[in-house]
Amino acid sequence: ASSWANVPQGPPAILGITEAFKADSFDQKINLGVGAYRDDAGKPYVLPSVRQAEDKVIAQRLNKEYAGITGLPEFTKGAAELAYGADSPVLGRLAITQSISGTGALRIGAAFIERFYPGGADRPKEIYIPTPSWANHNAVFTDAGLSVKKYRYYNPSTIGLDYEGLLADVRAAPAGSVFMLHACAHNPTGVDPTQEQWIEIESAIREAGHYVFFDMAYQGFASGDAAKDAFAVRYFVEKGHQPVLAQSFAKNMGLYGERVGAFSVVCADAAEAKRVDSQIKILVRPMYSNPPVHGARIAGAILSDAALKTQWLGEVKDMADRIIAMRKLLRENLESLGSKHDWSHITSQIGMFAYTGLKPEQMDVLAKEHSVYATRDGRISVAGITSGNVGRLAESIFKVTG
Ligand SMILES: Cc1[nH+]cc(COP(=O)(O)O)c(CN[C@@H](CCC(=O)O)C(=O)O)c1O
Repeated sequence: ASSWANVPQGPPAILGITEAFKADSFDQKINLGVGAYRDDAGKPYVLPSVRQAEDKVIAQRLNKEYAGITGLPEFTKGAAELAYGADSPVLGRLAITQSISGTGALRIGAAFIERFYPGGADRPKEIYIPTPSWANHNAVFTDAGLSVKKYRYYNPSTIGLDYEGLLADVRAAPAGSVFMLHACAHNPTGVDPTQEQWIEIESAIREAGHYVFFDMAYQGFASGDAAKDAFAVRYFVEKGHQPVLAQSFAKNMGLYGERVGAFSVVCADAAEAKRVDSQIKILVRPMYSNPPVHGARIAGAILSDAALKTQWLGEVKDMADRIIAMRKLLRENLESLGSKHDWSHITSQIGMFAYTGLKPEQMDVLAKEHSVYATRDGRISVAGITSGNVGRLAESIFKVTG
């Protein structure tokens, strides 16, 4: 018999929505599934600054030699400055490596915590993640040998933040627990703490002596302002935390398939950063040895050139602004259709996703009867909304919800 005779059929991943969408022949079908930006024509968008940087890179006719284990220094320097601030004092005590996009950064972080997080041999290697969180977080951490705990985050009745529940769970967790925080544009809810709430969350985490793992997959893409979107990361660092950070350039640079990301550890001093860097190399070497260079060369060319970086940040703001405009349009269409529901969460939420509050069964009806495709948790990728399809989308949601 085959060695793999006992391999069971697994459930489809999040990208299963795309398959169902592709199979639908209706010419006005709408895909609100995968978290990838689309322009107002519903097409994937390659940022002009990325095209220009790519042309510059290609014109250099560079060789194809291996990068170092921790990737291209020009890129990681730029990624660190973007996240922590170009004049941040932590840049001198930071260990940073390029990663296979955000997922790879999360995986390196999980492996690093599994191997080195203090607390002795008997301490359970665990991490607290929000409820709900990105669909892949659970598997990334469990596959790295961490057990995943949950903290309250979303309140279905207000379709907003369960602020009291979050604080209660932070305070209840054993001292020194690892907490995963979405830095901005929470996936899947689009519900972010206000700056005032972040300030309170920080003091609760500091008082409990917890450790923070930031996942920042949408910097600049949430509010349109990269510094604003990094508020939580920079505030926690300012208050003395030494977090680890996973960065993705999939969305804010549109480098999805180039797999550009970074993983960094804020250390106590340069000597500690050197030791941590050596251990990150020991972790990465047997994982994939060294990262792909093309995407990082593009990102590095943008981040190291003042003019290109400014142009890029303007393009990120344009993407964020289009998403914000579509949120407004969807809400206005629903209201003008006479919907009795409160749709204010559609415009108060931020980033790629809106958590509509629709039930899984209603999401199934949207797909089957209205050719509107999105995940069953009621999450829609706002980037899939265009001025051309927002009317039909609102009608479909109105027919399903009344
Ligand atoms: C919070 C978060 N963290 C990390 C990632 C990893 O992205 P990457 O840099 O490509 O490895 C994503 C992508 N999540 C969207 C993209 C599709 C996917 O799930 O993958 C999504 O939820 O649609 C996130 O939403």
